[in-house]
Amino acid sequence: SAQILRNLSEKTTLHQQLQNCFSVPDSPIWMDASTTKNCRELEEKVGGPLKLAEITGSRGFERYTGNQIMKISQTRPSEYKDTERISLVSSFAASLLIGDYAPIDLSDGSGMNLLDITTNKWSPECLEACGENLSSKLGEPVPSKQIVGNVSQFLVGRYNFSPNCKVIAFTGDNPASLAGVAPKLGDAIISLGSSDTVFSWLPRQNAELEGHIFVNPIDCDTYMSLVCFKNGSLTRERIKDDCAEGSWEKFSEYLTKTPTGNNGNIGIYFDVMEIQPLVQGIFRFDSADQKVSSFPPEVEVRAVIESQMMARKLYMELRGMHIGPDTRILATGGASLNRAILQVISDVFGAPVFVSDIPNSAALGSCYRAKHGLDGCDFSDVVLNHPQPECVARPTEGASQVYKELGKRYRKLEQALGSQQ
Ligand SMILES: Nc1ncnc2c1ncn2[C@@H]1O[C@H](COP(=O)(O)OP(=O)(O)O)[C@@H](O)[C@H]1O
Ligand SMILES: O=C(CO)[C@@H](O)[C@H](O)COP(=O)(O)O
Repeated sequence: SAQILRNLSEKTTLHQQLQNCFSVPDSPIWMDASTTKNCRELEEKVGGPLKLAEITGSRGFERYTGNQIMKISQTRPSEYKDTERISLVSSFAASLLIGDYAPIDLSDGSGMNLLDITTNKWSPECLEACGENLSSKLGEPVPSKQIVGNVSQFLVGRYNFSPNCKVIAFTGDNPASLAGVAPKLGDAIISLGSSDTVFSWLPRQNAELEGHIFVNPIDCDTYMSLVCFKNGSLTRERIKDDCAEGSWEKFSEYLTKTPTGNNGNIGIYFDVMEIQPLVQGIFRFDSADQKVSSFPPEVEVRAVIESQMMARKLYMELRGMHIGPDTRILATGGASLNRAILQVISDVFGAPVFVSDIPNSAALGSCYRAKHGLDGCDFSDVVLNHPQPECVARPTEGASQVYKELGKRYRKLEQALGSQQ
């Protein structure tokens, strides 16, 4: 496959030339949750979940590449053996641009349960636990700002790229978003895309069982903390369709006209298996924590936003991120266009919410990173002209107290669901 990639003909498409190169045609994606057994095996082999978190920044997580690789090496040994190279989506996309195998960057590479985030090298124990000769299949990881090559002859010939065009290591959506919001230390970023992800810049690593620590894409001597939730916009969208006639305007109107705290009603909506907790299902409780089968539409709308945002805050705090009235919450992603949702975030977090003119922070961050890698200057110089985000919501008086109480109840209900499954 390396030879095919290096000798692409400009006369025909990538699809035609690469279609027989994949040892596993349908790779699992990040929503896969089928590797619990592999996660426990990896944790056990390195000395327990906290030890794995100390080495790689995370205890074993189902979607992480190391556990996915272990599953394939055990269940499809001949395909595993036949595999010349294992790429992340990010490094694969960069490989297509340079016409060669591009290395995995340290930041996206932190989401694999394989990288030692202190030495910035693959962890030998993790590699050994996940598959034979894994190191040679992965290649050496590189800092996220590294130039990985020039664009391929294929792109020059077929699409008129300049042969001098350089390619910087590709990274994941979340590290790119971190770069795109030009964060200050202490900012909490909440990305409201198909999934919801919360992250922040961390000066040092601390091992926890909740969430993840990644090598920082802007500065590989520091870190970023991250917690990802599968049930984000797609769940909100489903409730908008079921309860608000498919209209975000109606959804926002319901949100605005219902009281802070939803009269004590709590709904938990895990349409798909959540990451933390590992639970699937829809659960509704009245103010006395009694299960109920349905809510009126406007209560359902507020319930989904309140419970999602209480969970985002809870896990940020469990991950060691500090949130106080002085914290800037930087909201990005598709749902950050919705001011009614942002008001609930501000009320639940007890902190002001800011948005930028450019909601697509991952794309902007990739541009900033390209400049960072190419110019070799400090990241702070790259973002000198970054537009200041606008404050769009401040906590409503009295909301903090309401969510302090509701948050405690949410935590208990969620823990009970986790222990039942
Ligand atoms: N006005 C709105 N209110 C709430 N959510 C919205 C609104 N407009 C778009 N969205 C949500 O934004 C999501 C897309 O966000 P985006 O950041 O582009 O996602 P991704 O990058 O994960 O594909 C859609 O799933 C949609 O539900
Ligand atoms: O962090 C993760 C998964 O680890 C997610 O952010 C995914 O990388 C993709 O998210 P969507 O764009 O589908 O919301």
